[in-house]
Amino acid sequence: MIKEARVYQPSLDLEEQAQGANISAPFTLVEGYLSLAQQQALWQESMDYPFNRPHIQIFGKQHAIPRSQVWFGDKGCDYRYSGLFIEALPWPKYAQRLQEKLAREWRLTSNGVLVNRYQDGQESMGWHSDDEPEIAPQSDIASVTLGASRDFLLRHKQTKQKISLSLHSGDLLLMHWPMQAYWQHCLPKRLGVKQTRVNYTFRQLTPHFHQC
Ligand SMILES: O=C(O)CCC(=O)C(=O)O
Ligand SMILES: [Fe+2]
Repeated sequence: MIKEARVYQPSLDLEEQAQGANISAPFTLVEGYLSLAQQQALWQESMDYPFNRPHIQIFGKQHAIPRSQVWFGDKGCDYRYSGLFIEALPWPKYAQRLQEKLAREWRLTSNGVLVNRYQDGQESMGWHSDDEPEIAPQSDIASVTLGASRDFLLRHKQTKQKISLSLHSGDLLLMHWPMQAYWQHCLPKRLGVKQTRVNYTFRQLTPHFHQC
């Protein structure tokens, strides 16, 4: 069944912001953005991605990240992430088609995509903001979900206000600038989830940031 796209766009209420209360996060959630056929083509393609599970340093100790990932992008769009240097692999066909669709329909400019694969609900991503210096100033980030439904949490850095979203296969979450400056997000463990989820986050990097 193809769900009709439903769009949630919380408005920014400046008076509420001034009072520091109940601040709306600048995001747009488009449920059912991808058709079933588009989801299936991407899912099939993702089976051949060269996912890996790098180790990162946390408080001086090496840990494998609790998910696997791969980074695709234009030439020169390499990414430094939690102390790792990730060179961009060339765009796969359907990931690139999705990049073009986002550019056409949402004017979302991106030159790279981080793909995260969560085997089941044991795998997760901790609280963070996508605020690495190579991310182009004032750019939006688009997140597309395939496979298992998972909760996605947002937390305001100062007020600690939390917003919980449930992301389903085919959904698009646009994280608008300046969300990364004021909010963190995470994908918590959900032990009841037995299915795999694959997530694409399309980003705009400053090209050759690490070469100059
Ligand atoms: O899997 C998700 O929905 C979150 C991914 C994410 O936050 C990231 O790649 O930075
Ligand atoms: Fe993120």
